[in-house]
Amino acid sequence: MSQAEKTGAQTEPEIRKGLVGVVADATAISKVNPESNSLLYRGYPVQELAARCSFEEVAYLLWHGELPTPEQLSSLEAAGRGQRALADNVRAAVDLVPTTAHPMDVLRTAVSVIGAADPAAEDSSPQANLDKSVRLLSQIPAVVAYDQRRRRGQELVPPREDLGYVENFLHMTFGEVPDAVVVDAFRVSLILYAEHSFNASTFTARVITSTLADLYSAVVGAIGALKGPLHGGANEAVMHVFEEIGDAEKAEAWLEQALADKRKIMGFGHRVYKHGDSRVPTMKAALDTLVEHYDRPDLAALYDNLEAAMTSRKSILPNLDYPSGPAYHLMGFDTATFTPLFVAARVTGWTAHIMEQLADNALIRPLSAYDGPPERHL
Ligand SMILES: CC(=O)SCCNC(=O)CCNC(=O)[C@H](O)C(C)(C)COP(=O)(O)OP(=O)(O)OC[C@H]1O[C@@H](n2cnc3c(N)ncnc32)[C@H](O)[C@@H]1OP(=O)(O)O
Ligand SMILES: O=C([O-])CC(=O)C(=O)O
Repeated sequence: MSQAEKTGAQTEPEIRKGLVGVVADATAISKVNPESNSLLYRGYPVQELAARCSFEEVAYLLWHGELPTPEQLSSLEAAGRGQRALADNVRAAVDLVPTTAHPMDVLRTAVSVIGAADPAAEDSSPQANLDKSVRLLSQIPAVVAYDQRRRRGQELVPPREDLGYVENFLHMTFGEVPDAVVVDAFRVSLILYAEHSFNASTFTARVITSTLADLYSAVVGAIGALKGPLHGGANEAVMHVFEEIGDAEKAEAWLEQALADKRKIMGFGHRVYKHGDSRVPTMKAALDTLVEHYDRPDLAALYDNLEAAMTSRKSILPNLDYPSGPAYHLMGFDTATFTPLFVAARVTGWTAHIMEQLADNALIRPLSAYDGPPERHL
C-alpha cells in the first residue's frame, strides 16, 4: 500500500458512516449470511448446535475450531467447575457499586477486577488467553447471579460442582434448578447469543486487542458496547415495551403512536439481516415452550400482535432480542439482568475473536474526513 493510500492524502475520501457494508477483515469463527438467512459457527448451522450441543461444547468449538472429543469436553468442564465461586475481591467490588447502577455497569466493573487481580493478565500467549477465557466463562455467571440476588435482598448462593454450566447458572441465580424445559430454553438462548461475526461489541473487542492490550481490557470494552439499546440492550428494552403496551389488544395503536413519535421499536431490524434474523425461529420455539409451561398465552398474544403490526406497517422483522426478552422474563430473570445474560453467552465469541485477532494482528485505525474549520491562526 502506498503512503498516499495509507494516509488518504491523495484520494477523495469515501465516507461509509457506521461502516455500513465495509468488510474490515476475514474471520473463520462464524458466517452470517443474510441471503440464505443462515448462521454458521465454524461451519456448523447454529440451529443444529442448539438442537444437539451443550453450551460448553459450543464454547470449545468457537475457541478451538472443532467440537471437543469427550476427553476434551471433560477437561474443559473440570477447569470451569473449579472457578465458579464468586471470589471475595470480586464480591467486595460488586458490593461497592450501588444498586441504582445498571447490572451491566456492575458486570463491567467485576470483569475489570477479575482482570486486574490476574497475575497473568499481561500474558497474551494462546494458552494464557484460553485460560482467561475459561475463567471468564465460569465467573461471569457468579457475578450476574449474585448481582440479581443482592438487588432482591437475597443471600449469595454458592455454586454446585455436580451441575452442568447451564443448571448451575440457574441454581446460583434462583437457589434451585428449574424444570428441564426452562433449563433447555436457557441453554438454547446462550448458544444462539454466543457469536455473530463483526457485530459492534465484537468489533470493539478486536479494536482494543489490535493495540495489543490484554484480553480483559477487550472484554470490558465489549461489555460497554453491548450495553446500548441498539445492540444487546435491546433484549431488556423489548420487555419495557411489552410493559408499556400492557396487553395484546393495544399493540397496534401503541405502534402507530410510537412510529409517529419517530421511536425505534426495540427488538426489530438488523444491520445485516434484512429478511429476518436466522436465530429467531429457534428462539421463538423456545419461547413457545416457556409460554406453555408457565401458561402465559397473554404474553404470546402481545408478542404476535406487535410483530404482526410491525411487519405490516414497516416490513421490519424481529431480531434475536425480540423472543429472548420475554423468554428471560418467563424464566424469572429481572429485566435489567437480560443484557448481562447476553454477556455470559457472548464472552465465548468475544474471546474467540480476541485470539483470532492476535494470531494475525494489524492495528485497527481507520481514517476520517475532516470537516471542521479551515486552517486558522491565533
Ligand atoms: C443482538 C442485536 O444486537 S440485534 C439488534 C438489536 N437492536 C434493536 O433491536 C434496536 C432497534 N433496531 C434498530 O435500531 C436498527 O434496526 C438497528 C440499529 C439494529 C440496525 O440499524 P441500521 O442497520 O443502521 O438500519 P437503519 O437505521 O439504517 O434502518 C433502515 C430504516 O429502517 C428503520 N428502522 C430500522 N429498525 C427500526 C426499528 N426497530 N424501528 C423503527 N424503524 C426502524 C430506520 O429508521 C430506517 O428508516 P429510514 O430509512 O426511514 O431512516
Ligand atoms: O450482528 C449484529 O450486528 C448484532 C447481533 O445480532 C448480534 O451481535 O448478535
